[in-house]
Amino acid sequence: MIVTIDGVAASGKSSVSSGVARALGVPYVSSGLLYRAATLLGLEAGLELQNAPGLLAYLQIHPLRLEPLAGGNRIWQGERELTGELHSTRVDAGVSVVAALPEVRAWVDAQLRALPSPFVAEGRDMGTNVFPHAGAKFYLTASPHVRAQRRAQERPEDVPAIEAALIRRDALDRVQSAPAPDAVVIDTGPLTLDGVIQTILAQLPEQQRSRPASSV
Ligand SMILES: Nc1ncnc2c1ncn2[C@@H]1O[C@H](COP(=O)(O)OP(=O)(O)OP(=O)(O)O)[C@@H](O)[C@H]1O
Ligand SMILES: Nc1ccn([C@H]2C[C@H](O)[C@@H](COP(=O)(O)O)O2)c(=O)n1
Repeated sequence: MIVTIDGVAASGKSSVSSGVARALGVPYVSSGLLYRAATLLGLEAGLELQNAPGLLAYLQIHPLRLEPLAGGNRIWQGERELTGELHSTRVDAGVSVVAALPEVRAWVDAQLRALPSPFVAEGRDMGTNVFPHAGAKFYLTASPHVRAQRRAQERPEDVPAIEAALIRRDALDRVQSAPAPDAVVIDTGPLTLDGVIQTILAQLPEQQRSRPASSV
Protein backbone atom coordinates (compact mmCIF):
# COMPACT_ATOMS: atom_id res chain seq x y z
CA MET A 1 0.00 0.00 0.00
CA ILE A 2 1.08 3.59 -0.62
CA VAL A 3 0.22 6.35 1.89
CA THR A 4 0.63 9.93 0.65
CA ILE A 5 1.34 12.89 2.93
CA ASP A 6 1.30 16.21 1.11
CA GLY A 7 1.21 19.74 2.48
CA VAL A 8 2.58 23.25 2.46
CA ALA A 9 6.23 24.08 3.17
CA ALA A 10 7.41 23.28 6.70
CA SER A 11 4.03 21.84 7.69
CA GLY A 12 5.78 18.77 9.10
CA LYS A 13 5.62 16.46 6.08
CA SER A 14 9.05 14.85 6.55
CA SER A 15 8.85 14.48 10.33
CA VAL A 16 5.32 13.12 10.20
CA SER A 17 6.04 10.80 7.26
CA SER A 18 9.07 9.42 9.05
CA GLY A 19 7.00 8.74 12.20
CA VAL A 20 4.18 7.09 10.26
CA ALA A 21 6.64 5.03 8.19
CA ARG A 22 8.47 3.84 11.30
CA ALA A 23 5.18 2.80 12.90
CA LEU A 24 4.22 0.88 9.76
CA GLY A 25 7.67 -0.63 9.24
CA VAL A 26 8.01 0.75 5.70
CA PRO A 27 10.28 3.41 4.13
CA TYR A 28 9.16 6.94 3.45
CA VAL A 29 9.96 8.74 0.23
CA SER A 30 10.80 12.45 0.19
CA SER A 31 9.99 13.82 -3.27
CA GLY A 32 11.11 17.33 -2.26
CA LEU A 33 14.69 16.09 -1.88
CA LEU A 34 14.84 15.29 -5.61
CA TYR A 35 13.72 18.85 -6.46
CA ARG A 36 16.17 20.24 -3.93
CA ALA A 37 19.07 18.15 -5.24
CA ALA A 38 18.34 19.17 -8.84
CA THR A 39 18.36 22.80 -7.67
CA LEU A 40 21.67 22.44 -5.83
CA LEU A 41 23.33 20.84 -8.85
CA GLY A 42 21.93 23.52 -11.16
CA LEU A 43 23.28 26.26 -8.90
CA GLU A 44 26.68 24.61 -8.60
CA ALA A 45 26.90 24.15 -12.38
CA GLY A 46 26.08 27.83 -12.87
CA LEU A 47 22.96 27.01 -14.89
CA GLU A 48 19.97 29.32 -15.22
CA LEU A 49 17.40 27.55 -13.05
CA GLN A 50 14.69 28.07 -15.71
CA ASN A 51 16.87 26.21 -18.24
CA ALA A 52 15.07 22.84 -18.20
CA PRO A 53 16.97 21.24 -21.14
CA GLY A 54 20.31 22.26 -19.61
CA LEU A 55 19.35 21.00 -16.17
CA LEU A 56 18.03 17.68 -17.47
CA ALA A 57 21.12 17.14 -19.60
CA TYR A 58 23.25 17.76 -16.52
CA LEU A 59 21.16 15.31 -14.47
CA GLN A 60 21.54 12.62 -17.16
CA ILE A 61 25.32 12.94 -16.92
CA HIS A 62 25.31 13.22 -13.10
CA PRO A 63 22.38 11.02 -12.01
CA LEU A 64 20.89 11.29 -8.54
CA ARG A 65 20.02 8.34 -6.32
CA LEU A 66 17.37 8.67 -3.63
CA GLU A 67 17.75 6.28 -0.70
CA PRO A 68 14.35 6.08 1.04
CA LEU A 69 14.47 4.84 4.64
CA ALA A 70 11.90 5.15 7.43
CA GLY A 71 14.27 7.20 9.60
CA GLY A 72 15.25 9.73 6.92
CA ASN A 73 15.99 9.93 3.23
CA ARG A 74 19.48 10.30 1.79
CA ILE A 75 20.37 11.45 -1.68
CA TRP A 76 23.55 10.78 -3.60
CA GLN A 77 25.28 11.96 -6.74
CA GLY A 78 27.71 9.10 -7.35
CA GLU A 79 29.76 8.76 -4.15
CA ARG A 80 28.89 12.28 -2.95
CA GLU A 81 26.08 12.59 -0.42
CA LEU A 82 24.04 15.77 -0.99
CA THR A 83 21.50 15.34 1.83
CA GLY A 84 23.06 17.77 4.31
CA GLU A 85 23.30 20.57 1.73
CA LEU A 86 19.68 20.60 0.60
CA HIS A 87 17.97 22.69 3.29
CA SER A 88 20.05 25.85 2.90
CA THR A 89 18.47 29.27 2.35
CA ARG A 90 20.03 29.32 -1.15
CA VAL A 91 18.35 26.06 -2.19
CA ASP A 92 15.08 27.15 -0.54
CA ALA A 93 15.15 30.34 -2.63
CA GLY A 94 15.67 28.54 -5.96
CA VAL A 95 13.79 25.29 -5.61
CA SER A 96 10.33 26.62 -6.53
CA VAL A 97 11.69 27.74 -9.90
CA VAL A 98 13.05 24.27 -10.64
CA ALA A 99 9.91 22.55 -9.31
CA ALA A 100 7.76 24.59 -11.70
CA LEU A 101 9.47 23.10 -14.78
CA PRO A 102 7.25 20.39 -16.34
CA GLU A 103 10.30 18.53 -17.67
CA VAL A 104 11.83 18.33 -14.20
CA ARG A 105 8.50 17.25 -12.69
CA ALA A 106 8.28 14.40 -15.22
CA TRP A 107 11.86 13.37 -14.35
CA VAL A 108 11.05 13.31 -10.61
CA ASP A 109 7.74 11.49 -11.13
CA ALA A 110 9.39 8.72 -13.16
CA GLN A 111 11.92 8.09 -10.37
CA LEU A 112 9.19 7.97 -7.73
CA ARG A 113 6.95 5.63 -9.69
CA ALA A 114 9.85 3.20 -10.17
CA LEU A 115 10.19 2.65 -6.40
CA PRO A 116 8.87 -0.63 -4.96
CA SER A 117 5.87 -0.22 -2.61
CA PRO A 118 4.83 -0.23 0.20
CA PHE A 119 6.00 3.21 1.34
CA VAL A 120 4.83 6.57 2.65
CA ALA A 121 5.36 9.30 0.01
CA GLU A 122 5.55 12.97 0.99
CA GLY A 123 5.57 16.14 -1.06
CA ARG A 124 3.05 18.37 -2.79
CA ASP A 125 1.39 16.28 -5.50
CA MET A 126 1.84 12.72 -4.25
CA GLY A 127 -1.91 12.19 -3.78
CA THR A 128 -3.07 14.21 -6.78
CA ASN A 129 -0.61 13.46 -9.56
CA VAL A 130 2.06 10.88 -8.78
CA PHE A 131 0.09 8.26 -6.83
CA PRO A 132 -3.59 9.08 -7.45
CA HIS A 133 -4.55 5.49 -6.51
CA ALA A 134 -2.80 5.59 -3.10
CA GLY A 135 -4.64 3.69 -0.37
CA ALA A 136 -4.71 6.65 2.04
CA LYS A 137 -4.04 10.35 1.50
CA PHE A 138 -3.34 13.17 3.95
CA TYR A 139 -2.63 16.89 3.55
CA LEU A 140 -0.91 18.92 6.29
CA THR A 141 -1.43 22.63 6.91
CA ALA A 142 -0.52 25.18 9.60
CA SER A 143 -0.44 28.96 9.59
CA PRO A 144 2.73 30.61 8.22
CA HIS A 145 3.48 31.96 11.70
CA VAL A 146 3.33 28.55 13.37
CA ARG A 147 5.48 27.04 10.64
CA ALA A 148 8.01 29.87 10.91
CA GLN A 149 8.23 29.44 14.69
CA ARG A 150 8.97 25.75 14.23
CA ARG A 151 11.54 26.37 11.48
CA ALA A 152 13.27 29.03 13.58
CA GLN A 153 14.36 26.23 15.93
CA GLU A 154 16.54 24.81 13.17
CA ARG A 155 17.63 27.88 11.10
CA PRO A 156 19.72 30.98 11.91
CA GLU A 157 17.11 33.43 10.49
CA ASP A 158 14.50 35.06 12.73
CA VAL A 159 10.77 34.24 12.69
CA PRO A 160 9.58 37.22 10.56
CA ALA A 161 12.19 36.51 7.85
CA ILE A 162 11.31 32.81 7.77
CA GLU A 163 7.58 33.59 7.73
CA ALA A 164 8.00 35.96 4.76
CA ALA A 165 10.00 33.33 2.87
CA LEU A 166 7.38 30.66 3.61
CA ILE A 167 4.55 32.88 2.35
CA ARG A 168 6.52 33.54 -0.84
CA ARG A 169 7.21 29.82 -1.36
CA ASP A 170 3.56 28.90 -0.64
CA ALA A 171 2.52 31.26 -3.46
CA LEU A 172 5.11 29.86 -5.89
CA ASP A 173 4.23 26.23 -5.08
CA ARG A 174 0.45 26.78 -5.02
CA VAL A 175 -0.22 25.28 -8.48
CA GLN A 176 1.12 21.81 -7.61
CA SER A 177 0.23 21.99 -3.93
CA ALA A 178 -3.55 21.54 -3.76
CA PRO A 179 -4.92 18.72 -1.59
CA ALA A 180 -6.37 15.70 -3.40
CA PRO A 181 -10.19 15.70 -3.22
CA ASP A 182 -10.02 12.44 -1.24
CA ALA A 183 -7.25 13.57 1.14
CA VAL A 184 -7.82 14.05 4.87
CA VAL A 185 -6.71 17.63 5.65
CA ILE A 186 -5.03 18.05 9.07
CA ASP A 187 -4.28 21.43 10.64
CA THR A 188 -1.12 20.60 12.57
CA GLY A 189 -1.06 23.97 14.36
CA PRO A 190 -2.71 22.78 17.59
CA LEU A 191 -1.12 19.29 17.49
CA THR A 192 2.21 17.95 18.65
CA LEU A 193 4.29 16.00 16.15
CA ASP A 194 3.24 12.74 17.79
CA GLY A 195 -0.36 13.95 17.80
CA VAL A 196 -0.27 14.33 14.00
CA ILE A 197 1.34 10.90 13.57
CA GLN A 198 -1.27 9.23 15.79
CA THR A 199 -4.11 11.04 13.97
CA ILE A 200 -2.89 9.60 10.67
CA LEU A 201 -2.26 6.09 12.02
CA ALA A 202 -5.77 6.02 13.51
CA GLN A 203 -7.26 6.65 10.06
CA LEU A 204 -5.38 3.92 8.21
CA PRO A 205 -7.08 0.64 7.40
CA GLU A 206 -6.66 -1.91 10.22
CA GLN A 207 -4.51 -4.36 8.19
CA GLN A 208 -2.06 -1.56 7.38
CA ARG A 209 -1.75 -0.42 11.02
CA SER A 210 -0.96 -3.90 12.29
CA ARG A 211 2.03 -4.47 9.98
CA PRO A 212 4.99 -5.52 12.15
CA ALA A 213 7.76 -2.90 12.22
CA SER A 214 10.81 -4.03 10.22
CA SER A 215 14.36 -2.70 10.19
CA VAL A 216 13.92 -0.16 7.35
N1 LIG B 1 3.10 19.15 14.98
C1 LIG B 1 4.29 19.68 15.19
N2 LIG B 1 4.54 20.30 16.34
C2 LIG B 1 5.72 20.89 16.56
N3 LIG B 1 6.75 20.91 15.69
C3 LIG B 1 6.56 20.29 14.54
C4 LIG B 1 5.33 19.65 14.22
N4 LIG B 1 5.44 19.13 12.97
C5 LIG B 1 6.68 19.45 12.53
N5 LIG B 1 7.36 20.12 13.47
C6 LIG B 1 8.71 20.70 13.33
O1 LIG B 1 8.60 21.66 12.28
C7 LIG B 1 9.79 21.68 11.53
C8 LIG B 1 9.44 21.45 10.05
O2 LIG B 1 9.03 20.10 9.91
P1 LIG B 1 9.45 19.26 8.62
O3 LIG B 1 10.85 19.54 8.20
O4 LIG B 1 9.07 17.85 8.89
O5 LIG B 1 8.45 19.93 7.57
P2 LIG B 1 8.36 19.72 6.00
O6 LIG B 1 6.94 19.97 5.63
O7 LIG B 1 8.93 18.41 5.60
O8 LIG B 1 9.30 20.90 5.49
P3 LIG B 1 9.77 21.25 3.98
O9 LIG B 1 8.54 21.63 3.23
O10 LIG B 1 10.69 22.43 4.12
O11 LIG B 1 10.47 20.03 3.44
C9 LIG B 1 10.70 20.63 12.13
O12 LIG B 1 11.56 21.28 13.05
C10 LIG B 1 9.76 19.70 12.87
O13 LIG B 1 10.35 19.07 13.96
N1 LIG C 1 6.10 16.65 -4.85
C1 LIG C 1 6.73 17.83 -4.74
C2 LIG C 1 7.69 18.02 -3.75
C3 LIG C 1 8.29 19.22 -3.66
N2 LIG C 1 7.97 20.20 -4.52
C4 LIG C 1 8.64 21.47 -4.48
C5 LIG C 1 8.02 22.43 -3.52
C6 LIG C 1 9.17 23.07 -2.81
O1 LIG C 1 9.40 24.36 -3.32
C7 LIG C 1 10.36 22.21 -3.11
C8 LIG C 1 10.97 21.53 -1.92
O2 LIG C 1 9.99 20.79 -1.24
P1 LIG C 1 10.02 20.62 0.34
O3 LIG C 1 11.31 19.97 0.68
O4 LIG C 1 9.93 21.99 0.91
O5 LIG C 1 8.84 19.77 0.65
O6 LIG C 1 9.98 21.26 -4.07
C9 LIG C 1 7.03 20.00 -5.48
O7 LIG C 1 6.74 20.92 -6.26
N3 LIG C 1 6.42 18.81 -5.58
